[in-house]
Amino acid sequence: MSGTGSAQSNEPVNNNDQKRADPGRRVVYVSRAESFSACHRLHSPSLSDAENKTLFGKCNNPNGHGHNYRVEIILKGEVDPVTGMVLNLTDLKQYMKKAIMDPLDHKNIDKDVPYFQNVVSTAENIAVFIWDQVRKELPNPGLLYEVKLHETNNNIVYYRGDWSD
Ligand SMILES: Nc1nc2c(c(=O)[nH]1)N=C([C@H](O)[C@H](O)COP(=O)(O)OP(=O)(O)OP(=O)(O)O)CN2
Ligand SMILES: [Zn+2]
Repeated sequence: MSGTGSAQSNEPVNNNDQKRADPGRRVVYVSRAESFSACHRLHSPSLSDAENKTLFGKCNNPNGHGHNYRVEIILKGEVDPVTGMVLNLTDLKQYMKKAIMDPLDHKNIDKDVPYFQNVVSTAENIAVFIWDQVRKELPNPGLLYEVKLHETNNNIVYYRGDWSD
């Protein structure tokens, strides 16, 4: 086993597991979770009523259905040597209130949130919406690493800002 960068070593290392002259700063992941309740209906305007029913089944119920969503916002950044923080979690709470809770909690996602007027309110699309919303609030949007959205206890999506090629 290499001595450099082993579990026992506290010495600064770079990605190639070699000693560096400049120790740099530790990069840490920080997260905060919130829960919100909302209703929606899975229905694509690009499909017929029959196709929607076949595709989405009970989730296409015309009067909608509800979820207790749980969302986790994960930041990745350097620990500031003065504050000891990547970002003050008390500030993140406020950003999440404005970006997530205010627009989504106790709302009909399809009818109350203009973004979903023509976008199907799947967990994937809600995670993307939350990503864009949170980035707008953060003083340094580059800190945002991942949005994790639990639509149910079993159904979970992740978004890390990726686009296809
Ligand atoms: N790729 C996706 N598939 C589905 C989504 C989604 O957002 N993305 N959403 C739904 C429904 O809205 C809903 O989440 C499904 O609910 P349900 O089947 O009840 O969820 P569970 O599997 O957790 O519940 P069970 O207890 O297992 O019935 C459908 N598909
Ligand atoms: Zn649903």
